[in-house]
Amino acid sequence: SHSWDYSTQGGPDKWAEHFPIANGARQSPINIIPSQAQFDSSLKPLKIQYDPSRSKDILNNGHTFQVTFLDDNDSTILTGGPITGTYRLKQFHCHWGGSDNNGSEHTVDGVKYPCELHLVHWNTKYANFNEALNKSDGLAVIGVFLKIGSANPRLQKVLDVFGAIKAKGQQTTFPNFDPKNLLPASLNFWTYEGSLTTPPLYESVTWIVLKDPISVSSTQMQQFRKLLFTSAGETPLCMCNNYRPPQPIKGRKVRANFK
Ligand SMILES: COc1ccc(CNS(=O)(=O)c2ccc(S(N)(=O)=O)s2)cc1
Ligand SMILES: [Zn+2]
Repeated sequence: SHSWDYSTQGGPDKWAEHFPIANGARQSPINIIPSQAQFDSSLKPLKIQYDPSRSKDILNNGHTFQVTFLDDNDSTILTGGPITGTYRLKQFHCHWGGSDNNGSEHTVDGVKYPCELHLVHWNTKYANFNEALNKSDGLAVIGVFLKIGSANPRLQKVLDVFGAIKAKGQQTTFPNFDPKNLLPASLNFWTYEGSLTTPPLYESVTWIVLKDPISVSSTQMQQFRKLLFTSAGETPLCMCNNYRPPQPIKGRKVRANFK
């Protein structure tokens, strides 16, 4: 598969060359305009049931860090909200900037957060994650904004192992982590139909973007930026600005489960 990155030569503005769906009708991320979101009273509350014993390992895949979960049973699932059926958590990862002024993929009234967390779930109507990957109702991703404030002790558990996954391709075990601890108190959300925000950019994602951020300190953000895009032995490139900018809404409706 074609190599892509976030640089000027191979970054978001060039992805359409190898992934023409980059100019598709339901691309992500988007700029969310709260005043234009439609309150939908038929949206059910999000039901998030995570079993921390299903967390497996943490990997530097050259684009971000990713914490992967065992997904061979229904112990770590998402139901309710805008989705029908049961979606299993596969992995979570983040996108962040080179400074505290940018980094999130979704924006709210044009406001960028320094970081955005994505919890990736797949629809169990399909046999497995890879089957679900390119289906229009295949994935549901919960997006959580991180806002500069007090240090986040739950997030620190993830940052503490970054030393073992500094370079692309490095991974280490990461057991007994409960990603529920990375969610804000309120599960108020905006939702819309979109895509993966990285190649292959499949238009297979029901996005569920939480309105309330969680906190992260500036010092913690500096730890994200110590990760490398590059493999061990290569000229080191700081892993930062690994976010795609907002894409055209193309007539899509954004719904809210709150007024
Ligand atoms: C085997 O072939 C493949 C092909 C592609 C993937 C991508 N990985 S993925 O689906 O988890 C995601 C990519 C981008 C995500 S975002 N930023 O929208 O939450 S999620 C995995 C396996
Ligand atoms: Zn993502």
